[in-house]
Amino acid sequence: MKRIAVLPEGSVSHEAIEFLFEGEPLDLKHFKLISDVFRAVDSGSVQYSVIPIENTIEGSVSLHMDWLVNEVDIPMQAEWVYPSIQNIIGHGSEFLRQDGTYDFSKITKIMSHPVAIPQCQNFIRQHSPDANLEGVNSTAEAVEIVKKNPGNGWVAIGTKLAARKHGLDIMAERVTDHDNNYTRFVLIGHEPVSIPRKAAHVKTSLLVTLPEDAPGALHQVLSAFAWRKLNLTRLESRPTKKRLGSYYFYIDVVETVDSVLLTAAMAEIEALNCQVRVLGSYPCFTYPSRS
Ligand SMILES: O=C(O)C(=O)Cc1ccccc1
Repeated sequence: MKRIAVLPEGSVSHEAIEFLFEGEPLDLKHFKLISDVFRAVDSGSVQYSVIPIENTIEGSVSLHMDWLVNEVDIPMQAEWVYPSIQNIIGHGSEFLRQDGTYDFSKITKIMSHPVAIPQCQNFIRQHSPDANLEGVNSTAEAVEIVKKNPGNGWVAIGTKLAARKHGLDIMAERVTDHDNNYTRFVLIGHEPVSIPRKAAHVKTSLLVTLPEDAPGALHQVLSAFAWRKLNLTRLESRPTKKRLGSYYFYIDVVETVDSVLLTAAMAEIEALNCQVRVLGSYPCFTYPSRS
């Protein structure tokens, strides 16, 4: 049975890993902090860890991408996309009107994961513009804190799974600004993983560092992919944190790392005095589109 580290029960990450393995029995080890989820693989206590890395509305989860580069050296072994369906969860009785509807203006605090809150700006602005917003370690933790603190007007943004687990009311469903709100997850670990699904394609994630003060270097790097017709699905700069204005480039290529074309492209880029680090080469799984 696969032993996998993931954020707490009822988190979006928890739902996402269950979806990926389609109900295959898993030995899930839940952690409150994403840093512990990252570290669990290297401690040997699990084979894999579930990491959210990008969201439709918010873009890259920069903190997690930076962790993958700076704090651990654990390859990506799979990527998949899962819908982030967020709900307003709380002690409904605190907000009930006579007619049985909820008075969301009575909400004093909205808690959730820092990536989840910005996904629900329209609801917050329209219904609870004066509520305090508080980021916590996961959507599931937010639901647990609200459960333990009745009578304050607090609500959480989280999953129905978390609401059921903690016996709270789902006061408003699907409150994300856009209905097609998805999160990209990666499974990190030191060994390839077998997944009971048909992969949509393969991908190789690279971290490219340009030589200092080399005008046109980025253009040359991109040319190494372009003229080989290698399809790039991501090009993102992130600070190296060494000095202001110093960046890494995350590049995702729809190709296996050992292919002739990608091997040649990486050799060409290294010949330009760039550093190329492979963050992983792995199968990618999509979420079945609602027909
Ligand atoms: O906090 C959670 O439930 C997570 O799994 C992190 C997260 C938060 C928001 C969208 C996707 C993943």
